[in-house]
Amino acid sequence: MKIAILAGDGIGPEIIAQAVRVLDTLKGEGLDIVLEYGLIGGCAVDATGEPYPEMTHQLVSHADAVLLGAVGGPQYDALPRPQRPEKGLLSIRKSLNLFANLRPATLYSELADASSLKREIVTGMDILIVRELTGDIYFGEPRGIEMRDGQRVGVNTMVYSEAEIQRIAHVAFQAAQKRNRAVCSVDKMNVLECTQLWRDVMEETGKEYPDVTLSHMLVDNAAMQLVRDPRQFDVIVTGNMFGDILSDEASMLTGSIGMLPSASLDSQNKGLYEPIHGSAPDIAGKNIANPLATILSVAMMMRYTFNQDDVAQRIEKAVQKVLSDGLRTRDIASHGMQVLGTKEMGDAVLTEL
Ligand SMILES: NC(=O)c1ccc[n+]([C@@H]2O[C@H](COP(=O)([O-])OP(=O)(O)OC[C@H]3O[C@@H](n4cnc5c(N)ncnc54)[C@H](O)[C@@H]3O)[C@@H](O)[C@H]2O)c1
Ligand SMILES: CC(C)[C@H](C(=O)O)[C@@H](O)C(=O)O
Ligand SMILES: [Mg+2]
Repeated sequence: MKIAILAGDGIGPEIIAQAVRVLDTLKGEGLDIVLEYGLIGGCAVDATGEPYPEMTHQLVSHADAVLLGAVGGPQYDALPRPQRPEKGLLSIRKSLNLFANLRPATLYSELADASSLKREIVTGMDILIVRELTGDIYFGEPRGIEMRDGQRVGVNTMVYSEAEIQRIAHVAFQAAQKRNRAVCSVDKMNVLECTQLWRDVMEETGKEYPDVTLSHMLVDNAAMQLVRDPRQFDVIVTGNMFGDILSDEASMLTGSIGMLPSASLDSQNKGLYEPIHGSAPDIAGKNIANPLATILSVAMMMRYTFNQDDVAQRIEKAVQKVLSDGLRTRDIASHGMQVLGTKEMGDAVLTEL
């Protein structure tokens, strides 16, 4: 298992350090794990002038899987767009063809009181958000800020080809077959032609999966339904931008954005694994950040890229045990609970593992 580690910026190095301890433990038990380190994002800009240097591209191209922390920070916000840390993230996703982003928003029952919704509304919530990751308005052309009629005009373009929609549809339907057999496709077909095509292709592809129920929802309603009754959803499939927004929203229903892992997969399940949150500059370097989303991303890596479901389950069970022992980082602590730092949470998970 050749794994490229890209810690990135802000809290990236802190949360990655705890996930690497998990990998080291598995290695110590005999798993054939080789870790190789590289730069991405702002730290890569500082070292090389580019957010996704060729060296990093070579490293990840020869790795079986990538574990990434987070990129970005206010010190980079004024950089020209090609040098921004976020561009590094978009480049790695695009260059490895990681079109399928799986973001499981599952509530650990121990965290029902940390959820931003009432316990009785979230108990049992288990949603898989399947976000298309290499298309949409994120990558569509034309784009830019240009002069038109003497004023600046900002332009981005929402584009999806039917092939792009089909391949993410298959991922969603096949995931649903292993879960509760329901896919809700989220779009904005009442306004956007691009998402009319999205809906049409979802319907067509859905015919190949008669055992899965397909429904459709407009994205504004979906944002509302997520906080009204999240348990109505099994698999949500949606485009790049809607998926970005809805997954941050869904994360708070599980207690914190620090709880949501993700897998970004190509058609061979080569994958990049990362928490869904960002570099959290407001808490960086303070040993406050929740490392569980990153540790749970290692579990997803074991499941999807390395077919080690038993190892994945052990990591998830270790996290569950830590939570049921009442151990919490600040973001998921309810009133009166003892609060652990990032490293101490890592210690607790390792002990259980
Ligand atoms: N995948 C990524 O690398 C990624 C994702 C999102 C944002 N970003 C970048 O990160 C920077 C900051 O963005 P933002 O502030 O909008 O989003 P963010 O996700 O970094 O932080 C949002 C809020 O959530 C908190 N938070 C995030 N992760 C946490 C964790 N593990 N434990 C506890 N609290 C946590 C932060 O403290 C902050 O209050 C920006 O430069 C943005 O572009 C990167
Ligand atoms: C940092 C940014 C480019 C990224 C995205 O929008 O995809 C992030 O928000 C995420 O959710 O991974
Ligand atoms: Mg996001």
